[in-house]
Amino acid sequence: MEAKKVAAEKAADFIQDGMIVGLGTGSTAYWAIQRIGARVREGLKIKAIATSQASEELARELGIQQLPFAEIETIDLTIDGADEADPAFHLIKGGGGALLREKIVAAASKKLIIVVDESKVVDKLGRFPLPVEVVPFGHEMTLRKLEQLGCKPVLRTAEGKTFVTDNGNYIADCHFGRIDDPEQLHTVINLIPGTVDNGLFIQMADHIIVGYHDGSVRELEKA
Ligand SMILES: O=C(CO)[C@H](O)[C@H](O)COP(=O)(O)O
Repeated sequence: MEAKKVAAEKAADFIQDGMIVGLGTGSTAYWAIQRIGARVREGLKIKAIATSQASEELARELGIQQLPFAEIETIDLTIDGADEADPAFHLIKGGGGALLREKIVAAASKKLIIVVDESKVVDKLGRFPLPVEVVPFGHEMTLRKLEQLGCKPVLRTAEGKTFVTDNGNYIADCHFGRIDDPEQLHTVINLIPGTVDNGLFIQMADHIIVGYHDGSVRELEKA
């Protein structure tokens, strides 16, 4: 049984009738959305908001009713993946390029459940390059400023072209190697003009569900 799938399916069991649910992005969130779709077909009544065009399309195909963000005041529960999670529940997200919408949806959620496989649980963040969303105008300068923070920024490409986010921006993948103070780094990156946001999610997760390759799951609670 796939580790990502068991974690995601476990998280989908937390959803109850009447909830407004945030749908994450990526290959783990995919399994959560599939399971939510199956529960909707069994009669679960929810409304959803997606964190990317890809997840929005998947939810539509599965018959999950979605709301425009303008009609939402609070999201009851969001289920999303992550690229790394540390013991303080700080995360790196944005491997799929959806970090900005994911952060907006997470910030509007009463509860954020993160679903990962065992490889994503780390003692220190930073082995996974930190995605930073930057506006196209002057992005070369923005990347140089990011480099001055001690990382190697690489402009993300896909199929030989510069990757463009759902918001029309670029992604700089910043290789830090090890992040000693995620909170401080989060602040200094976002102070650089041209930066829209970065993939550090500082203590936003309420619950982390880890899937293992033997099919077991472990639920981590915030200290
Ligand atoms: O932040 C994300 C997308 O922007 C994803 O949640 C993150 O990259 C994990 O992806 P996956 O579940 O495919 O490993």
